[in-house]
Amino acid sequence: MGRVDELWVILTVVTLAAIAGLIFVVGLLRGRGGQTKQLPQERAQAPQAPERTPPKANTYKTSAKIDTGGGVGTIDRPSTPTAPPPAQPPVDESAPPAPSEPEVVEAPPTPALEKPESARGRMVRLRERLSRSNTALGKALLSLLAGGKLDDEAWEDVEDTLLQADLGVEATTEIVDSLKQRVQVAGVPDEDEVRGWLHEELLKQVNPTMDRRIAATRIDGRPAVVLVVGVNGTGKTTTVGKLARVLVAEDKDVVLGAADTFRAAAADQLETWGDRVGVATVRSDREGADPAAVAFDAVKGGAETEADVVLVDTAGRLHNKSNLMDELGKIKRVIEKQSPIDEVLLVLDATTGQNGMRQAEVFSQAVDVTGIVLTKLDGTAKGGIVVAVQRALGVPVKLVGLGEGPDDLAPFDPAAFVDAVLD
Ligand SMILES: Nc1nc2c(ncn2[C@@H]2O[C@H](COP(=O)(O)OP(=O)(O)OP(=O)(O)O)[C@@H](O)[C@H]2O)c(=O)[nH]1
Repeated sequence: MGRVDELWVILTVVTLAAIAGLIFVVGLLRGRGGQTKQLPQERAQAPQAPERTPPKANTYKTSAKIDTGGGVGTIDRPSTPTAPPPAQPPVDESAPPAPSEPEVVEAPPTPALEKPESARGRMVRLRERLSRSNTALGKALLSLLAGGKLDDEAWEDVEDTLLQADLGVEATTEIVDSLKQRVQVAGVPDEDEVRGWLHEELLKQVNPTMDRRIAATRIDGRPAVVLVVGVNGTGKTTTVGKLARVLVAEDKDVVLGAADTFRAAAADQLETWGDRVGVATVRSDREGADPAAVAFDAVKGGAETEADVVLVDTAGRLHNKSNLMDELGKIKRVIEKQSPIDEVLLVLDATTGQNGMRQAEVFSQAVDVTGIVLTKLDGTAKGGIVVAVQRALGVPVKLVGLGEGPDDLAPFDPAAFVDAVLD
């Protein structure tokens, strides 16, 4: 082989070696680059992080807490259902893959705002319940008086019947005396005549001339303030909730104050009543918080939101009379630093009879009661308590509870009440 041929062989070998080395290096680089960069086509085929299921529209109500500035209460305003949240941003592809089973958070179903029944005519609707428990009184009186033989014994029976229905001694004596006079003049009556007399006598005792309106409209550019008091278990919180519904049905703007801080559940209970009809509740989240401070904040919140009326629920679980006086006195004084109190409603359980009467007297010494709410009249034959308590306190029964349903609170109507007793 000549020198030129040898040179060609060497050049060919070197060229081939250089090409092989280049191919090796390119191969290495490509192998690593596949892990750091993706080509568009490769990215399109790569497994995607599962898209998060967008939460459903927030259709349940939330309670936005607005600090009323008073330091204790927050006003829990039920918000109207909010707009759906904005669309999710594009998935960040460099993010680590999401878990394969994305968590789907189900929003609770929307509790639509309820439309409470109008207060007008409620007593007529509920009359049957009153009749069911109280017609015994009417029937007994009718059979005694129209029985034909009105001797002393018969009159004693009339008296006992009235007393058993909790009318009280004074009212009973007045009714019996008046009936005796009528018999003297008209002779022994027939049943229709007796019914007419009894209607007149009972109505007179129930006193239809008393003003039974509830202060629930703005006065001098501020909300009316209603304080609700009574022993625990009488139905106070329930009554505040039901009353809120009565007022909402009358298109009133209502604010609730949960000043029953003794029992944490009482504030929750009240808030639930409010939420159902879109009414805000001022409350403290702390059990045992100062009830006067919560009441103050509720009235302040009502003024700031230009409400028509603020209903303040209080605790009734008090150990003794002076304790009661102190607590209610303080609530009253603290509220009055910013607004007069327009109404103090005393809630009494009609089934407790004389015990209820004693409670009424104690409460009326602590605060100026302006109206009585008699609850559970559906469960007692002692409807006469209406008469007894009005006489004892000199204030009218303004509302009656006739069941556990949300709209089973009715403005007290004397004529409908007497009708129900005698039917
Ligand atoms: N049958 C009947 N039950 C009623 C009536 N009003 C209230 N209740 C029931 O009485 C019970 C007590 O009611 P609450 O409102 O919790 O009583 P409260 O006075 O606020 O009691 P505390 O919060 O413990 O002070 C509940 O089961 C009510 O449903 C009524 O008019 N008729």
